[in-house]
Amino acid sequence: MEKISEKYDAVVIGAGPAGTAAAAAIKAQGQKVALIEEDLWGGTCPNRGCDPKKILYTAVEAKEHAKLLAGNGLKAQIDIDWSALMTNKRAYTSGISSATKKGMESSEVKTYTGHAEFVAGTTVKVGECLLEASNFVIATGQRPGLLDIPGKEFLQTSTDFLDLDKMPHDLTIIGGGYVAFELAGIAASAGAKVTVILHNSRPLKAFPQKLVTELVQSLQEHGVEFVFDQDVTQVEQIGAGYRLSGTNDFSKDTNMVFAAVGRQPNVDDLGLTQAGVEYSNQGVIVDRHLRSTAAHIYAIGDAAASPVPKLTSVAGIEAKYVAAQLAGRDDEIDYPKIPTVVFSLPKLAQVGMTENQAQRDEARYQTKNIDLTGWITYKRQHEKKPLVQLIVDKVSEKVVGAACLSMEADEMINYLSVLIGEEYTAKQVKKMIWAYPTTASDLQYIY
Ligand SMILES: Cc1cc2nc3c(=O)[nH]c(=O)nc-3n(C[C@H](O)[C@H](O)[C@H](O)COP(=O)(O)OP(=O)(O)OC[C@H]3O[C@@H](n4cnc5c(N)ncnc54)[C@H](O)[C@@H]3O)c2cc1C
Ligand SMILES: NC(=O)c1ccc[n+]([C@@H]2O[C@H](COP(=O)([O-])OP(=O)(O)OC[C@H]3O[C@@H](n4cnc5c(N)ncnc54)[C@H](O)[C@@H]3O)[C@@H](O)[C@H]2O)c1
Repeated sequence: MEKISEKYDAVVIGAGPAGTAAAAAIKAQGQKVALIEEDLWGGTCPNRGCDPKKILYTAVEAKEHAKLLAGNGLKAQIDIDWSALMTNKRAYTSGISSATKKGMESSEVKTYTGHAEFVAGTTVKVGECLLEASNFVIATGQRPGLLDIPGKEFLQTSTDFLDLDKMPHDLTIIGGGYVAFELAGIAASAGAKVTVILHNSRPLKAFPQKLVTELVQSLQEHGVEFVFDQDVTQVEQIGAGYRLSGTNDFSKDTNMVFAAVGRQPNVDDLGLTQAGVEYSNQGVIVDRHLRSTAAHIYAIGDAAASPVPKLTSVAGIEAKYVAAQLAGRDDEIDYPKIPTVVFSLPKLAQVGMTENQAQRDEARYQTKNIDLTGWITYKRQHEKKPLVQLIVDKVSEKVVGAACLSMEADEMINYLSVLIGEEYTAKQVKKMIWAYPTTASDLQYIY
């Protein structure tokens, strides 16, 4: 029989980066809080997202640097041992769930394992327990989206890729976003013959066209084949592999197929209607306070339909913001500049105003593309085509947006994020001293 287990000030659903950060912050301000997780504690990012991806990518990055220096002073041939790399990755991920749960418990957050579902506006059911609270935080994240086509059961996802025992000889990725470009780089570097199939001709559409075109070319030089403007309409199992078919008599045989066509919020089996919470296919509908249509129920991280990129850094900011709301603050959320990186070959990064946004007001914003090929930072590494794009506000003369394409793009975008966020002028940047020669010391010449 179900029973009211306890009453809480707040119940947080989902123990990913958003939920764990929210629960810890709510507890730290003296409130009684419960956290519910149905699968791996820690959520997507450390178990099947950013962190395992970055562990695999670290080997890819080392190989790429060595490849560029081969014949330029470096002799050793470096190659990826996928099975050892996977053991290395699992050594990290295998302890995450229990360590995260233990960490929450030692912070005196009450933990529950199981699927959470609202049964009323102030009650959530998990297993045999009914939890009552004054406030709820939905932090249930997203799951990989699949294509609704015959043979969809043969499609694998980023979760499967990040735990592959063996890299197949030939693999195909459907999609053209972050996941497709990151997995393509890792698989190609690990020796697979990779094909990326996209239903349109504009991959990574939030990033500048020029930089994306260069990235596509770079991946092609790494052996990745791109098929644009191609719908895949069926997957069939043929022997140990698969046959993809599509419009215009398209047909391709491959060892494995991965869908990387976006992610879907985990909001459909949460009993949201019973709680008066509205949602769309973007997630829980929230206002500028991250409040849902039921004022005492908030949504944060990937599960919220907030107008920002779905990233771990964003989940953390939203978690701390909601905890502060529960402690009585009532200001609207004010997001800082959000840098983002596609860890491909090379890396593509962006922050602030985008080229697409700047083009809507060309009288005010100037787009500057700077080729860094001859600069010592990149020349010493023999990088093929490092680029930086700056968006300059002609009125204030400040840089308001930036994008970078290079193996240094992840570090560069963080520096640019601070300079843009703090609204530094070119004059101020030129006065700064950075250790030379480093990625940062190029900033005074870029500005
Ligand atoms: C392959 C991949 C690579 C990525 N790389 C990066 C990167 O490099 N940098 C970056 O910033 N972001 C990256 N991301 C995105 C990042 O992982 C997410 O933005 C982040 O995990 C969102 O955190 P979250 O807590 O909102 O959701 P999640 O991490 O998805 O956590 C939600 C949790 O809620 C649980 N849950 C769901 N429903 C229920 C329920 N009803 N009851 C109980 N529990 C429930 C889930 O099991 C899950 O553990 C990547 C994502 C993927 C898939
Ligand atoms: N480095 C990072 O920060 C990182 C890495 C991976 C994932 N993520 C997060 O996860 C999210 C999901 O990544 P994603 O790559 O799955 O999604 P995405 O939204 O970035 O890209 C989806 C791609 O699939 C294409 N697509 C959609 N429907 C299709 C169809 N029917 N056939 C073929 N292509 C189709 C889209 O045109 C788009 O190119 C990202 O938006 C990001 O928030 C972040």
